[in-house]
Amino acid sequence: MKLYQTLRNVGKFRTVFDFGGRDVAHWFPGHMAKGLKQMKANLKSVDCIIEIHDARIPFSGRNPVFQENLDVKPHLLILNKMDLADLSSKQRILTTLENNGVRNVIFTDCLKQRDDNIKELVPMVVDIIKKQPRFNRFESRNYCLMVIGVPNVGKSSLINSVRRTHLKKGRASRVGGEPGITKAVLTKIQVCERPIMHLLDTPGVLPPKIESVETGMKLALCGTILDHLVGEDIIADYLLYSLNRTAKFSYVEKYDLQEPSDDIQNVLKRIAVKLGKTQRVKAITGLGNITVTVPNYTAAAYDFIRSFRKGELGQVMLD
Ligand SMILES: Nc1nc2c(ncn2[C@@H]2O[C@H](COP(=O)(O)OP(=O)(O)OP(=O)(O)O)[C@@H](O)[C@H]2O)c(=O)[nH]1
Repeated sequence: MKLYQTLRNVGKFRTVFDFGGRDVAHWFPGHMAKGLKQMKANLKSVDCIIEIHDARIPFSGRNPVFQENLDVKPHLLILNKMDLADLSSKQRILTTLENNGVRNVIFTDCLKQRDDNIKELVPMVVDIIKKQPRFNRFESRNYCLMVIGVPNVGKSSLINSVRRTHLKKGRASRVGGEPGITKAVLTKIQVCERPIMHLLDTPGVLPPKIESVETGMKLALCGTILDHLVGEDIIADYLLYSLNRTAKFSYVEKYDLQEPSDDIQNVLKRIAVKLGKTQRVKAITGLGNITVTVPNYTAAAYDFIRSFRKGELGQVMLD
């Protein structure tokens, strides 16, 4: 999108999103309390907590329960999927996190075959651990890390990347595109030989209470909640709102729109037509039954969301 087109659209879009009185309570499955309990029970043998979160939402949706329950240990925050995030305000992010007591942060892209930041991880973790007493494990030369995070942020992918980089071995942890794929609780996986380092993979745990509907929507947009629990239509609308708000207009060219629009029905209609996602349905009129072609809004919404998650609508920052 050209700059003049961007400027032409200033002031044209929604500045707040209407959530229509939605309640986030039913978006979150109950099995997650069990995961957290098992994680707490295993903490004794853990030297460092590796918390992974989505780089597009560095502040929203990080599970406060982790902090309350797991805060006793050295901690490293990994902001993953950096390839999908607009990191032009990286320094602001780091400063805000530091003001909230999060000092050890790295950004990663686990899909990249060689990510230099992943190489940094082992030495950084050793350094963090060495700075703090290891309590009852001070004699042990092996390191045990626990990987935590909300669903679908890339915990398994990170473990596989670290193994690839530090152990030259392939995949050990199953990766999936749907939230909640890591069902087996606390699998212990070796990721490094020198020093010997193991990671405990954990199931994705969402906060039992989301601070606001907007935070819930950001989590949904990043794929951490099953789409149908929230609704593809509202996720698509929130996506459109977010793209316009941050002046990320590449959807206009991708879907052959004439200009940016803040009207989700209009955008979905264009997407449906462009992708040939239309349906022929019977309509009863005063003149008898006729067949009309209508856009498949749900299919269009699904494509819009999926394109965003694959990075095809550009890099964004939702916080
Ligand atoms: N673009 C991008 N996608 C990633 C990255 N890391 C992981 N993914 C994708 O994100 C999805 C989830 O990855 P997983 O590694 O299964 O995530 P998880 O946190 O273990 O998921 P749960 O088991 O649901 O808790 C998969 O489709 C991965 O391919 C990354 O750095 N960039």
